[in-house]
Amino acid sequence: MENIFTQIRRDLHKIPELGFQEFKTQAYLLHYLESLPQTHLEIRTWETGVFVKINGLNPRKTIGYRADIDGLPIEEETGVDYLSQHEGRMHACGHDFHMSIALGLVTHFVHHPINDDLLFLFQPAEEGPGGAEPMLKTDIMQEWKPDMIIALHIAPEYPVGTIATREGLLFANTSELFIDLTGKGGHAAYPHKTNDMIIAACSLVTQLQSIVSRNVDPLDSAVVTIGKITGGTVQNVIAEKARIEGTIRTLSPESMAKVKQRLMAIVNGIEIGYECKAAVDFGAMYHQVYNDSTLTKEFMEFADKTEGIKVIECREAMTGEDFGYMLKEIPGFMFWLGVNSSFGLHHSKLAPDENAIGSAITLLTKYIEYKGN
Ligand SMILES: CC(=O)N[C@@H](CCC[C@H](N)C(=O)O)C(=O)O
Repeated sequence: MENIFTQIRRDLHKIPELGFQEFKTQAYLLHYLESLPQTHLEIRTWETGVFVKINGLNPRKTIGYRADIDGLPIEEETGVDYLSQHEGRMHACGHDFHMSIALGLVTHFVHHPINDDLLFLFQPAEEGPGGAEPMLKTDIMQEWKPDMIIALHIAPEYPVGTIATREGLLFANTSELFIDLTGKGGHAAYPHKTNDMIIAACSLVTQLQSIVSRNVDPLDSAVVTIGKITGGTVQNVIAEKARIEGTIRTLSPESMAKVKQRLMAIVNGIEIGYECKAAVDFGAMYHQVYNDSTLTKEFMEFADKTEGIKVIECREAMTGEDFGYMLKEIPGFMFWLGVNSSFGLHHSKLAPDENAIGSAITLLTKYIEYKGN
């Protein structure tokens, strides 16, 4: 059984697609799901996502399980023989693992239904712009709304067999960040007749670094990362435009508000100092991932008693996850699944150990049977 899901992971690894463009991925998932016995199964699509309900034998509640399905705009450099076939796209955040584990669970439970109903969500666009919140608002979700919900994320830093999570806050609040600067371009030899947006962008990026170090409470962590700068046209033309793209992470909503307020003040200073216009767009925001205490504690205790599993109570992480929106409405939890890769998440050489797939399917099958029978 495990080998099937390793093969499925490899198939999905070859076809990474960006948020809300997961057409081949959705077709692959549907093709597989339609090949299963349909007696207990109901399948519905939403955008590029899929809802799968497995009707229980004597349902009292519904247990939800969410897997995200999108890839990242990264050129893969792993050298594996099932390399991404999509140029500049890679499953560098493990969503191929997340999907294959979810399919492993669906496969088990269509053959061995439990008393309670199960709802699996194959959710688009976790990396952006965010599929969880709109998926939650669909009529399908309102009709099939689970009473509890579970999700996992691969963790390259832990060995296979490790489960890491915590009660309460697990992942940060996030906000994307896009700033467009417009000045006056011109000849490289006449800087005094221009307003150079390369200089303005460099100064802005440097000044943004003072927000975390000087404006945020050091005991309430925050991150401001600029991942991309673009600007200019050619080496001997002073740039009229520059664009900065990044992300803000904070452990508290209060710090998010503070970071944004300070950022706007710094941007206003750049407009004055560099005689330019700045347009700020905060893009998609994700609600923090906050684990239900009772369910998380119970799962950690259950996992700890499972052969081959080691449970770690981890610290909060500054990663973001739109699963936070689901946990805001439905009690549940998210956990890290050890996959032992020397290259981390969002790295072009991320190489998770596929033994984690079978290990996760076995643990979650037992846990869902325990909760739903
Ligand atoms: C688990 C993980 O890596 N999630 C992403 C979520 C990205 C949210 C959004 N696009 C942003 O950049 O703020 C992460 O980068 O943490």
